[in-house]
Amino acid sequence: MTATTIAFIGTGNMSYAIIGGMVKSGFDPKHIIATNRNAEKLAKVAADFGVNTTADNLAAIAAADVVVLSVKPQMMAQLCQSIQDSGIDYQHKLFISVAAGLTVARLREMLAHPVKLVRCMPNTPSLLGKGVSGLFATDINELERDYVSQVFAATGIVVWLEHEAQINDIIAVTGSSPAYFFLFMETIEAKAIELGFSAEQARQLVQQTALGAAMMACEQQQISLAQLRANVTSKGGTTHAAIESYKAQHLADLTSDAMDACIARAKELEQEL
Ligand SMILES: NC(=O)C1=CN([C@@H]2O[C@H](COP(=O)(O)OP(=O)(O)OC[C@H]3O[C@@H](n4cnc5c(N)ncnc54)[C@H](OP(=O)(O)O)[C@@H]3O)[C@@H](O)[C@H]2O)C=CC1
Ligand SMILES: O=C(O)[C@@H]1CCC=N1
Repeated sequence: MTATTIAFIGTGNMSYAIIGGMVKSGFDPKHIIATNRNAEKLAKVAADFGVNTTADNLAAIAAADVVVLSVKPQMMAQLCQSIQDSGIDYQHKLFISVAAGLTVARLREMLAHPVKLVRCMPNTPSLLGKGVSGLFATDINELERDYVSQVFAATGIVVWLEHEAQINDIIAVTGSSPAYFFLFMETIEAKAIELGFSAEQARQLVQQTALGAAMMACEQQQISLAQLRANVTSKGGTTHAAIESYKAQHLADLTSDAMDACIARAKELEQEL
């Protein structure tokens, strides 16, 4: 698709998903380098997607035009210090950080240079091309913006954000939220097992229902989510009883509080790191 070489530094859950999305959508694995300190994880990403792998971050960065910083936020200072100390001429490379809670200003401080930097908040469904990536950058040119858009469009929907603070909001809405859906699915699965379905049946029943509901929402966008819910809810029927139980237990408030907690933690990380 493009001859730009991109290196993913710290290829764990998130970068594995992005790389998977890229390769499945046609990016040439020869132009992708994945690093990790864990040999097993590297072997898996090489076997699954045919990308180049190395345990040597600095060699990968030296060989790349674009560097995706993908370690946990708490590991970032150490990684950036090693880049600073390396003697690599990295000042003109394009950096992309997927870390929560690290601002452009803080990352530039860590790298000790005003490097070109994009903040990205992806999510793990990127692996299937069903991801959402919130992107923010201040000073990249059109070609760089197009390249970054292409990379993340290969993994799903791309939303360029106007303000950096919106990165924290999109973490709550899309970055972390696959976990909310999984938690909800887990609770239905557990109850199904309690009701006597086998573990295998329970998993199948819940995943198929979640998939069906998500596909109905995607394919009938002219119908509001509230209407799709109403279509399941017969007057005086069983769903109504379930929904009223959720309402009585303030599901909307619980969700709003959880999302506020997510945003608050992102802001806290900005102060801590
Ligand atoms: N997971 C998600 O859904 C999302 C994550 N993010 C962001 O993505 C980043 C990564 O998260 P995630 O993928 O979940 O984390 P992981 O821990 O799965 O991935 C990071 C990987 O980097 C390795 N690593 C750590 N330090 C180094 C180093 N110096 N050199 C080479 N490899 C290193 C870790 O090794 P080891 O296994 O030994 O620890 C780990 O395998 C975070 O900053 C997070 O905020 C953003 C959006 C969504
Ligand atoms: O939990 C986290 O901090 C990261 C960011 C969004 C999803 N996972």
